[in-house]
This record gives sequence, structure tokens and C-alpha cells, in this order.
Amino acid sequence: MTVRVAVAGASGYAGGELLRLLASHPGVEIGAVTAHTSAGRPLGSVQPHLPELADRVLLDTSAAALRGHDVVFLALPHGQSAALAAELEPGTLVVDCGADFRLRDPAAWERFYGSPHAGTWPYGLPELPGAREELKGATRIAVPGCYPTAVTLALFPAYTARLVEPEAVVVAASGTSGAGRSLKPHLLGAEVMNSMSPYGVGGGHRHTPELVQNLSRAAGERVTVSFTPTLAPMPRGILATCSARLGPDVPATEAEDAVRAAYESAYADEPFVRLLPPGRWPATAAVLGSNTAQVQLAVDPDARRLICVSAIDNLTKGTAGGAVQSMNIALGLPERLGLPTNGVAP
Ligand SMILES: NC(=O)C1=CN([C@@H]2O[C@H](COP(=O)(O)OP(=O)(O)OC[C@H]3O[C@@H](n4cnc5c(N)ncnc54)[C@H](OP(=O)(O)O)[C@@H]3O)[C@@H](O)[C@H]2O)C=CC1
Ligand SMILES: CC(=O)N[C@@H](CCC(=O)OP(=O)(O)O)C(=O)O
Repeated sequence: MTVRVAVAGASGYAGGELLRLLASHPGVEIGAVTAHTSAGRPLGSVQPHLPELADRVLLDTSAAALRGHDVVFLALPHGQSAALAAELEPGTLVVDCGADFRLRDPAAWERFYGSPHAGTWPYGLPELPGAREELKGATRIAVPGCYPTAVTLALFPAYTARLVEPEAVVVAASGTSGAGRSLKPHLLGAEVMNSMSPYGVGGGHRHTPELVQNLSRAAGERVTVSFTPTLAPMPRGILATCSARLGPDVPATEAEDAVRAAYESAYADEPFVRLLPPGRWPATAAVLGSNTAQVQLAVDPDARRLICVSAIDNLTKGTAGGAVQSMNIALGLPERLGLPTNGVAP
């Protein structure tokens, strides 16, 4: 079976990573590639890392350009997906890398995104309990945000195993590609190359409600999350350092074994999550260009806190790889098809 796919937003970072993966996917043929201000240009002039597709011309993003494909990936700014998706055939698999359909709670959407809620689609984080069942046969998929992918994979097994209290503190560093490709002064090389700084401090980041949604789903009760993102001087990667208080019935001296057993069980058959051997810690360089998430944990017995750290490539497992993994599941293809587990560095 060969599926014909289109990529909207092909001139952006997420679109460029989608095309890198799709170009090597044995079950896929690449159809329309579309853009906004770059429409009319050859793809090679904006995505020089894709020589096989260099002569493709970017079309203007429209439903007309995207119709007639089996799968349409949307890699557009927030708020641009809903109207476009509504104009595509109901049987087409639409995979949205933006935020429009991730949240279940309309009030949370309106508070953090400041616009009417478009709806909720099956959530493309296959590792989350119950997610694969929702993704099988789906025709609409909402790809998670990059921070929520990293943080949810770091923490959810501790919640499903009821080993921690329903609160989490997260500090995560992201490479600058997480902010997209459009020109922004705070992303100039001179601003970021020898500096790290937090943003969205104090609960203001729009990924907070997505983190609450995911961890609450795992815990079966509402989990509060204090989330502080940080911009790091690297192009790609997220390192998420997450902690949660041990449950009152969990003896600190036995907690690490119990938590490790829960994570080993959760991730035993997961092709794209690697729980590292004790003593080794995740690194963004080790997952560069791969769809793998590295995870490690420790218990601080004095603070009675579990600390879990994850590393992903924000553009691969954090966006395009997660999107292709979800497409594979939705279409009944082998889940690993076209997805690298090995990184490229150093
Ligand atoms: N970067 C990341 O790590 C992650 C990104 N995402 C999500 O993926 C989506 C794309 O992000 P990213 O690739 O980083 O962003 P970029 O800014 O790099 O790319 C945006 C793309 O959308 C196009 N575009 C811009 N404005 C419009 C518009 N008004 N109508 C239609 N198309 C438009 C651009 O076209 P042109 O350049 O031709 O103007 C470009 O192709 C976003 O929703 C983002 O939140 C999700 C997870 C992680
Ligand atoms: C470094 C940086 O700016 N990162 C982006 C997150 C990008 C991402 O995952 O997500 P969305 O799909 O929700 O935009 C931010 O903090 O807004």
C-alpha cells in the first residue's frame, strides 16, 4: 500500500522535518507541498537538506491544493488548521501539528489561546495509555506540543502506578527551532548563542493546560503542574527535568525500585522510549534527528521527591516523528515504518 501525502507549511521547521521523514518512508508518496509567503519558490531554496525534493514548487496553502491526498499534514501556525481541515474530505487522514485540536477543555483553550475552541481530536502521543486505541482508524489527529511530549513521557508512568502525589514541577530547556522559523529578535544568534533564559514563568505558558490534561489522564485525578520553559543555545532538542512528591504510602527507601519497575513495565514494548540503565542520564545530543525519547529517574529521599528527566528532539519525536508514528497507527501500518531510532551525534 502506498499512501499519497501532502504537507502544508512545508517551508517551516516542522514541515521540513516531516518531509525529511516522509521522503524515506517506504509506504508513502509525497504529493502537494504548500506554503504561505514562500509559495511559488522551489522547495530546495527553503529546505536545502532535502535534495530529492529540491525541484518541487511550493503551492499556496489552500483546501484545493490539499484535496485528493490520503493523508494531509498541517504544520501551520496555531489557528490556521481548523478552517482548512473543515474543507478537506472526511475520509482523508488529517494530522495537525498545531495546537488547535489538542485540548479537551474549551475554557482552558480560550484562556491560553484567546480564541474560540475548534474542538478536540484523538491525541497523537501513542505511548499514553489508551491513545493507540483512539488513533487506530482515526481520520483526524492532534499532534502534541513538543514540551508536552517530553514531560508526559518523563512522568506519566509514575502517575498511572499511583506512586506520586497529583502535582508536578517541571523545568524544561528547548532549542530555538521550537519557536519556529519566522524572524523574531529574541531568537537572533547574538541573543541566544551564549545565554539561557526562562519565559512563560508562573503558569503562563500555553503548554501548561496540555500537561495538566495528559498527567491528569494518567493519574485519574486532576494533577497541577508548575511549568517553566527555558530557551537554550542549541538549534534542536528538549531536556525536561520533572519532579513530583512521593505518595504518602511510598517509603522513600523503597521508592526508586518501585518507580523503576513501573517505568520498565510501561516502556518494555515501546519502540521509541528508552529508559536508560541506572546512572546514565538523557542528553539532547543522543536523540538528535531520532524519534527516540530517553528517560531516566532518581528518588531524592530527603526531599521525598521523584525526579524524572527526558530528552527528545523537538522536531522529531516532539513533532514530525510523533506525527508520522501516529499516521502509521491510524492507517494500520507498522508503527516504526520510516522512523529513525538512532540519532546522528556526535
Ligand atoms: N517547531 C517545533 O518544535 C514544533 C512545532 N509545532 C507546531 O507546528 C506548527 C508549525 O511550526 P513551525 O514549523 O515551527 O513554524 P514555522 O514558522 O517554522 O513554519 C510555519 C509554516 O506555516 C506557514 N504559514 C505562516 N503563516 C501562515 C498563514 N497565515 N497561513 C498559512 N500558512 C502560514 C509558513 O509559510 P511561509 O514560510 O511560506 O510563510 C511555514 O510554512 C505550529 O503550529 C507549531 O506550533 C509543534 C511541535 C513542535
Ligand atoms: C522554544 C519555543 O519557543 N518553543 C515553543 C513551543 C513549540 C511547540 O511545541 O509547540 P506548539 O506546537 O504548541 O507551538 C514555545 O514555547 O511556544
